[in-house]
Amino acid sequence: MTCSRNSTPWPELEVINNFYDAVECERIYRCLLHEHQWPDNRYVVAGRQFILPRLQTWHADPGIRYSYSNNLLQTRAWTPLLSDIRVQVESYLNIFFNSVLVNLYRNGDDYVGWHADNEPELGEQPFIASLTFGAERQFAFRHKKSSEQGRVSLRSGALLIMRPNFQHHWLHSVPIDQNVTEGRVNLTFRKVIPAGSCFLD
Ligand SMILES: O=C(O)CCC(=O)C(=O)O
Ligand SMILES: [Fe+2]
Repeated sequence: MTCSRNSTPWPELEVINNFYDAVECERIYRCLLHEHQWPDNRYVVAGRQFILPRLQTWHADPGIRYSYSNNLLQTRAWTPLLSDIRVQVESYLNIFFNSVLVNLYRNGDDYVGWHADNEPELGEQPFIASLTFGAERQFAFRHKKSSEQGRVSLRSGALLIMRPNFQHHWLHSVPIDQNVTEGRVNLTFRKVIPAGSCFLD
């Protein structure tokens, strides 16, 4: 991997462009797009139907459970590709993850709304590593208290690091972008504290 670490003006965020080169990105993107088992994006909670504006899967080590926006995600096993990527991200960062949320934005109409990844299962210091494959999209963020806001462009192969304070102070989103016609797959590696443990690390 020949990538360089680029800081952003925001100390809680770091973008590492070319964590994967163009050839690797194409291989990984194609594989995720065509070989990954994408579920339906309609789901029912308490008798009401919701439509997720993207497709999503969740993969974790045995025994790891996670609710995202109050929905308990169905846990899948790691695929060989996701495991390989996990090892590469872990060895680069020297940080260990036990789960990954995989999002497919089929085109620029798919999005994720404003949120912070601060669920209690992530502990008090949630460190998230996020990889982009496919179309470039904007990653927007806004401060929870002040009016400050920012954006970074996430290109295919970029690794975005969200340090723990990012979730404490900012909300983030990937907005609709009608100029984008291609798909994008995003992987967010997370460390979920197993149920029954305390949040000390
Ligand atoms: O697609 C992205 O870059 C961000 C996804 C995200 O925020 C999430 O899955 O929590
Ligand atoms: Fe997020």
